[in-house]
Amino acid sequence: MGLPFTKMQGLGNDFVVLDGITRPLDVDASLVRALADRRHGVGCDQVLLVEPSTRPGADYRYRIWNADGGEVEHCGNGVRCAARLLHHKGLIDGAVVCFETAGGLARVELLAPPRVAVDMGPAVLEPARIPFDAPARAPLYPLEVAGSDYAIGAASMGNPHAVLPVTDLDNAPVARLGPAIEAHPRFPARCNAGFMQIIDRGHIRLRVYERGVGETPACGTGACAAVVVGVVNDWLDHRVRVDLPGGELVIDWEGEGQSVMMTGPAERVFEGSYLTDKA
Ligand SMILES: N[C@@H](CCC[C@H](N)C(=O)O)C(=O)O
Repeated sequence: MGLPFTKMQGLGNDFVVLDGITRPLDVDASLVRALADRRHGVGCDQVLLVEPSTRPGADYRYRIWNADGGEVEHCGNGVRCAARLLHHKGLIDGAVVCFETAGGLARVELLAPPRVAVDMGPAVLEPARIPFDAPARAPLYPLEVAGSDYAIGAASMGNPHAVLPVTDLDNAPVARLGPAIEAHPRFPARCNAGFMQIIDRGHIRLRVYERGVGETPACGTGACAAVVVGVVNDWLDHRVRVDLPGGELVIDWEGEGQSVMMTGPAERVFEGSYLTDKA
C-alpha cells in the first residue's frame, strides 16, 4: 500500500505533507521518522498533516512533527507550504486560509507565487508560557551553556525559542552550542536555538538549530522570535529583512500584543507515494 504525499519546501526547510482531508490518517512517531529519513525514506525536516478543522474560525487543522518524531506546536515555513498546497488542490476559495495549530491560529494569504504572507499571532514573552525557567520577564536572560555565560532572549511563537546575539554568524558555534541550548534544563519543553547577527535596524542574519532536527536552512518561527527579541531590546525597527542560509523572510512586528507577520516563499517540489509495504 502506498501513502500519497507532497514534498514541499520554504527556503530549503523541507516537508513531507500528508493529506488528512480526503481520508483520515493515523500518523505516529515511527511513521514520521521513517518518512523523514533522508536515506531510507523521503527525507524532510518536518512532516505536516492537514486535516479538517475542529475549531470555529479555522478552515483546516494543521499538525507538525519534527524529523525525530516529536509532535510540535507550530512551523512558520510549513504553514506557508500547507496553504500553497491547499490552493493548488482547489481546497480553498480565494487567497486566504485560516489554520488551527497546537500553537494557535494562523491566517495565511497567498500572494503572487511563490510568496505567502502569514499572520503568526502574537509572540509570548512571559517565561512560564514559553516555557522558560526565569524568576521574572526580562529583555535578555543570563544562561550558562557548556561552561560559559551567555545573554539570550526567549520567546514563544507557539513553539519555544532562544535567541543568542552574535557578531560573526558565519563562525557562530551553532553545531556546538545549538544542541546544548536545545536541551537546556531551563527550557523544559526543549527549544529552537537561534543565532542572530544584527546588520542594521532593518536587517539581520540568522541561523537556527531546530529542536528535533538540527540546523536547518531556515526556520520561520525562529525568524519571528529573533525579530521579537530584537524589537524588545530596541535593536530593531518594526520591519526587518531576515537573511537565513536558505533565503530571505520579511518580518513585521509592531510590538507587544500585536501579531507577528511573516512573508516568504513556499513551493511544491514533487508528488509521491511512500511504500508502507517495502517488499
Ligand atoms: N521549521 C519550522 C519550525 C518547526 C518546529 C520546530 N523545530 C520546533 O520544534 O518547535 C519553522 O519554519 O518555523
